[in-house]
Amino acid sequence: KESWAMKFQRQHMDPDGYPTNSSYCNLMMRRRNMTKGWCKPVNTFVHEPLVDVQAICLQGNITCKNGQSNCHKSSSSMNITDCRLTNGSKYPNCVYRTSQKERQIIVACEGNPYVPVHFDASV
Ligand SMILES: Nc1ncnc2c1ncn2[C@@H]1O[C@H](C(=O)NS(=O)(=O)C[C@H]2[C@@H](O)[C@H](n3ccc(=O)[nH]c3=O)O[C@@H]2CO)[C@@H](O)[C@H]1O
Repeated sequence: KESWAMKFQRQHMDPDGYPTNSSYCNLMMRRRNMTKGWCKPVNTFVHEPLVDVQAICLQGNITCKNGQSNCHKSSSSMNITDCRLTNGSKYPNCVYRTSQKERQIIVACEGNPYVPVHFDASV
């Protein structure tokens, strides 16, 4: 069974990757298994070293979108790519818009070791 930590890495980590063209999201959403059964509407990939994203859990606690208080915001902005499903998409044909951004990210952390398990938002 895939752990939450491994699921976070599968869904959100691409340290060596970079959106060289507009098909980055179309490729990566399939490659990372987020277009099976449904087209995941929104997904962010982080182009930073895993250790830097894991270090976010050491930042101060903030409130998550779901009201839990185990979220943490990165101290600096990070290289991310937002993938957003286009309106014309019809499963199983998942078509995404690729947007490359520099944002602070907010993740939820859990467990021992206390690591990212959920991507909450970018700001
Ligand atoms: N505090 C917590 N602590 C621990 N766990 C927590 C906590 N909260 C949720 N989980 C769990 O995480 C799991 C999960 O998949 N949550 S999810 O909201 O659907 C993820 C969002 C995110 O993947 C994506 N998104 C969204 C915005 C953006 O900029 N970039 C971007 O990528 O869209 C998704 C939907 O918004 C679920 O099992 C839930 O129980």
